[in-house]
Amino acid sequence: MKEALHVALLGYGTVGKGVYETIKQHQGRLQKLLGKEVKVVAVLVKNISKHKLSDRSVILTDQYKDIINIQKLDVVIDAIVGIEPAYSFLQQAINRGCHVITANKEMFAHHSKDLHALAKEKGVTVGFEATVAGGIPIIQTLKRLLNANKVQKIEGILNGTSNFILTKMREEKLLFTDALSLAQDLGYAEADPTNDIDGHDAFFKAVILSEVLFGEQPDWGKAVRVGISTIKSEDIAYFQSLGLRFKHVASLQRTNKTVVCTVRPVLVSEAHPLYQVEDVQNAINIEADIVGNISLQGPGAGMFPTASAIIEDIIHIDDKEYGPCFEEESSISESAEQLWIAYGENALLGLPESAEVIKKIADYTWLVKGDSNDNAKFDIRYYQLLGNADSVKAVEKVH
Ligand SMILES: NC(=O)C1=CN([C@@H]2O[C@H](COP(=O)(O)OP(=O)(O)OC[C@H]3O[C@@H](n4cnc5c(N)ncnc54)[C@H](OP(=O)(O)O)[C@@H]3O)[C@@H](O)[C@H]2O)C=CC1
Ligand SMILES: N[C@@H](CC=O)C(=O)O
Repeated sequence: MKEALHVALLGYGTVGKGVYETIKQHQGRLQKLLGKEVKVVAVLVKNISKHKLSDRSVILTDQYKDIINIQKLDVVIDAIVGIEPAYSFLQQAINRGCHVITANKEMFAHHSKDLHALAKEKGVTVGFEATVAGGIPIIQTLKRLLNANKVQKIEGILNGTSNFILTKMREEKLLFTDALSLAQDLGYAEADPTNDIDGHDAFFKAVILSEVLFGEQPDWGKAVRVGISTIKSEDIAYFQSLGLRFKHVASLQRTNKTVVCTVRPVLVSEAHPLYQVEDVQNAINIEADIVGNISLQGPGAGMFPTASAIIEDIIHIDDKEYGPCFEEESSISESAEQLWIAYGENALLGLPESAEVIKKIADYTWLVKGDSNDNAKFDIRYYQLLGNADSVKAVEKVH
């Protein structure tokens, strides 16, 4: 058998532990696939007194120099938190000729271009399947399966914590704070959960998808990013009575000028595929020109789904890199008019001039047609509607 693949793990929290355990438990399968043993040789943590490894031959350290100076090292896996020191650690790893794999979307959304360029120069690869949608193999699918297609639009639930909280608030009537605590206990939430509930995490994932699909990022300053923290329990119950569910949806569309990115809560009717996507599940709908529509759904966060994505990257570590699927100029026009639900006593004040009120649904709720790019005038009381407007129930009495 060939010499083992020597792996160092940065971080031993939810994701790091999941990767460590999965490599141990599925060693036989990995050996068959790679033709060699996958050996974790070292683990980096912040607070060493909190941790103990079952295998005493594995180096446990809080000093990166102990990792980067290991003589035989093939792969460095980043499962730590934040932009720095993760970015510098991976730069050093690539510079010494290691492949790198990351789950750290915040760091990768900021530095993917630099890391890819450096890796190309040094002849190593960068795996980042775990940065988007947890266990769903979305990056592999886009990079390897959709090369012949031009992806026109992508829309999905990309934050497991937000979807989990919205589901628990609706189904079990949990308070926002209790649902968030549960998501933290289950290892779904980020170390700083404001990244989840204010939409940053889903935005970082959308940025990474945009790079893969279009070879460029959306303009961070122009993107719409709204989280779920302002959604009230009463609003969730009210819209449920109209047959609608809140979902936190990220959408990316390449127009002939730019990449339009929105990340925000929307209302979804039963006819739409995202309506049934519940708990920690993520889902992504891809509109491509040859194949048509494809939907992928799966667990969007948690120990083993994320470990699965990282293990997939280990298996493909020697594969050649693929370029963006969509390098040439697009002929797709600006996004079309969309349907919105305007809600609240003064909901109709401040509607864009072009907006057309189609139907009164209830005392303080209207169905409105308009252009989502006129976002300045929309505040959080206007929700985009996904799915069939005819299925929205009209209720007699509101509040
Ligand atoms: N949880 C999930 O479902 C998913 C998480 N991710 C991403 O994976 C990464 C890890 O997430 P998760 O495992 O949940 O986070 P945790 O908070 O559970 O674990 C983070 C680990 O990183 C270590 N760490 C943090 N900062 C440093 C540092 N500066 N130097 C050395 N070690 C450090 C911590 O050490 P110590 O234990 O000593 O504090 C801890 O072991 C994040 O970037 C996250 O965004 C991606 C997909 C899903
Ligand atoms: N906090 C993230 C973890 C996975 O990326 C989420 O909830 O989606």
